[in-house]
Order: sequence, then structure tokens, then C-alpha cells
Amino acid sequence: MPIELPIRPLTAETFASFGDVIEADQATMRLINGGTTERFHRLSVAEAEGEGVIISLFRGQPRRFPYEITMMERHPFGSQSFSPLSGRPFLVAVSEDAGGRPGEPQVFLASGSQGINYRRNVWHHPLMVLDTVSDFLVVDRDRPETNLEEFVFDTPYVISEPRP
Ligand SMILES: NC(=O)N[C@@H](O)C(=O)O
Ligand code: NI
Repeated sequence: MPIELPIRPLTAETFASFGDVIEADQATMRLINGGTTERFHRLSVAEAEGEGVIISLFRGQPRRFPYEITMMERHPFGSQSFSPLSGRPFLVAVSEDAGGRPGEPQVFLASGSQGINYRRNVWHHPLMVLDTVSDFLVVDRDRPETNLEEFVFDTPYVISEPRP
């Protein structure tokens, strides 16, 4: 029987042990370009060992609910960020590491104005888009085929509804 997972709102505090939330944080803001632009500086840092950092666009198909989380993945040699280009909310599922395997996933609802950057080697579920096809700007390490570890759960988890 799948284990039900609750959804929580995404905040910098609740996400801190997994990575950073990319959003307009006034504490980081500095005015540039003659005062015409607000720069929210250094919201996160891209990490990549042995390969360059690249920028890609992911066009994700929406997940159907109830949605089973049967696996998690991680990227041992680099961080991975997702920033919504379509301005649409999406789900983020992350796990603490429990002796080389993911613990119970924690699920967050990211708003359309929030992105996330998974720190290097953090267990997460692949992109979970809601409702309609959505585009995301992704910053991560080049050659993803050499930077992927996956784990399949014995017992799946389930997200019944896409909203808290
Ligand atoms: N495979 C790929 O590039 N995407 C995943 O890493 C993901 O987290 O969506
Ligand atoms: Ni990933």
C-alpha cells in the first residue's frame, strides 16, 4: 500500500538542508543599471566537478494524480536548479540521505515565482510539472549521463492531490 505524502509550501527555511530557493529575496537586493534594475544577488551557487556548468530548457509534461513516487535520484558531481519560465507552480520532492539511500520524501509546492537549486548529491524526484506543459530554465553540470544515481523504493509513496 503506497504511503501518503503531504505537500508543504516551499520556503527557504524548510528547504535549507536540500539546497536554495531562487526567489526575489529583498535581503539580497541591490539596485543596478542606474536604479532601473533590482539585482537579487547570489541566491545560490552552481556546483560542477570535472565538467562545465550548462544552461538548458526543460519542457515538462504535467504529472497525473494520484501520483506515485517510486524512485529518487541524485547527481553526485553537481548541483541542479529549476526556475519556472512559464510562471507556473510545480512540485519538488527531496529526501535526506539515510545510509546511501533516500529517506521518506518531503514534498513542497513551489509557486510560479520560485525556483530551486538542489545542492550536489541531494536526493530528489525528477521534475514534477502541474496542470499543463511548462518550461523551466535548468542550470546543472554538463554530461548528465555521467552524473546520475537512482534508487527505487521497495514501497512506493503517493501524492494524492497536487495541492496542499
Ligand atoms: N534527467 C534530467 O536531466 N533531469 C533530472 O535530473 C531531474 O531532476 O528532472
Ligand atoms: Ni535531477
